[in-house]
Amino acid sequence: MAVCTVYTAQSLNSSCSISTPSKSHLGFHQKQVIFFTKRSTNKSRNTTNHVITCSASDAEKTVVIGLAADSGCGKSTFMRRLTSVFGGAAEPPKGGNPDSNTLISDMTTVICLDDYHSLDRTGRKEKGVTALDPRANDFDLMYEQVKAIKDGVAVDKPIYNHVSGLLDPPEVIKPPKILVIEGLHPMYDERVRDLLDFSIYLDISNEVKFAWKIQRDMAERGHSLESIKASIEARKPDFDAYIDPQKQYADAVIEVLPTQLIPDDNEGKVLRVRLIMKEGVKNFNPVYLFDEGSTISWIPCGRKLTCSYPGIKFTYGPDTYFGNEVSVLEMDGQFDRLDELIYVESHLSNLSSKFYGEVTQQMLKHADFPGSNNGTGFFQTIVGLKIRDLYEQIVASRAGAPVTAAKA
Ligand SMILES: Nc1ncnc2c1ncn2[C@@H]1O[C@H](COP(=O)(O)OP(=O)(O)OP(=O)(O)O)[C@@H](O)[C@H]1O
Ligand SMILES: O=C(CO)[C@H](O)[C@H](O)COP(=O)(O)O
Repeated sequence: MAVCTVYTAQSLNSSCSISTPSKSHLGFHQKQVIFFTKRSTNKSRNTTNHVITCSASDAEKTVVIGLAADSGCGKSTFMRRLTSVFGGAAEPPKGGNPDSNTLISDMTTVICLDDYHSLDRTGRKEKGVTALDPRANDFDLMYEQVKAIKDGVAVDKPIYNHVSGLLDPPEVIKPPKILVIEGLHPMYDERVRDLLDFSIYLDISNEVKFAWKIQRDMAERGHSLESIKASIEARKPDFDAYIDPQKQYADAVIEVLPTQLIPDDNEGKVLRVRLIMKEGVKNFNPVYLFDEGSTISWIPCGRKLTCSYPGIKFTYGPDTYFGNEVSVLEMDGQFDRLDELIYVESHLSNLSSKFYGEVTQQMLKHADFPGSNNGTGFFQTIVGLKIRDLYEQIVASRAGAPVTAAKA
């Protein structure tokens, strides 16, 4: 049974306990507190201002998903694919800060963990730390607020403003059905990690990251090649120390590497993408190709799939990853015609699609998103379907579960 901590104090019921508040900075949102307090009425009354700890119903608990990656590695693109699987467009909070990093749709709220930077741009410069350094981030607040949301309590979350480099006044985040926490450190702090119902790491190899960053930062942000190189180099030690190790905790990793189909390729346009899926994760059954647990190599090009040079190759099989048993589905190469993807989709199982061809339909719908012609978009879409399935399984199991006794 979940426990939430509420900062106010006019009413208590028998499933609540009371203590003196020690952390009044945690930013629980007052309106939600009042709402919550009303719901948890009213067997006895208490008039002093203390922390009230109440039991929230498991059925109402928000499902929390973590998405980790370095900056510029496709998190936003992945989020757009994910929210589309749930059927709604994601938008910034209405009438709020125009520089908010939050995206809200009917089912999901995506918060960016950059909002938990404890040092603004100037502060980091003065202290000589990067944003990747844990000392530039407030993990206590991140933990308390993600936990509160998971327990059904709205919070006043800070905003890191990427335009000004400053910390802006907070915005209210109400508990959604699904909360996605995306950013540099969703799996860094053990307490936050333990709140996640599912975690994903986007592992973009240095060569590919460099190509994407150049494409975006030169074309869209007017940065010079030298400054992009310098920024990647400056971040690398902290990336290796604090961001990259999180992949060992991920339930699914999307690894993006240069192709092996073109000898000595240095263009970085054709990609080899691996979907690494942990075995034994609750509510998550890895996708497989042809025969679960076998080792398969498949070149689908021919009569049913148009492939220009260098073609497409799929592999699938069991493996180990940081000591964990995993299944790995790999795609090297790119699609010429997205509508023919149905041929590949029909040979995959455990996709958690709701109808035949749903993956292909999603890919066609977002054909203009980066990565739609290769394994990045394909596997992001599949992970989106798996998250929807995980959510539905959690909700179904809660609905069928006996009501647990309240914990004081
Ligand atoms: N699958 C992909 N294939 C090719 N390019 C991609 C892919 N995903 C992302 N990119 C490139 O990387 C850029 C950054 O993508 P996106 O905005 O999704 O990343 P991000 O992790 O959210 O970045 P940031 O954290 O800096 O906001 C895109 O503009 C695009 O140029
Ligand atoms: O790694 C990052 C995550 O997005 C950013 O660099 C970090 O948030 C700092 O932002 P800015 O460069 O806008 O000050």
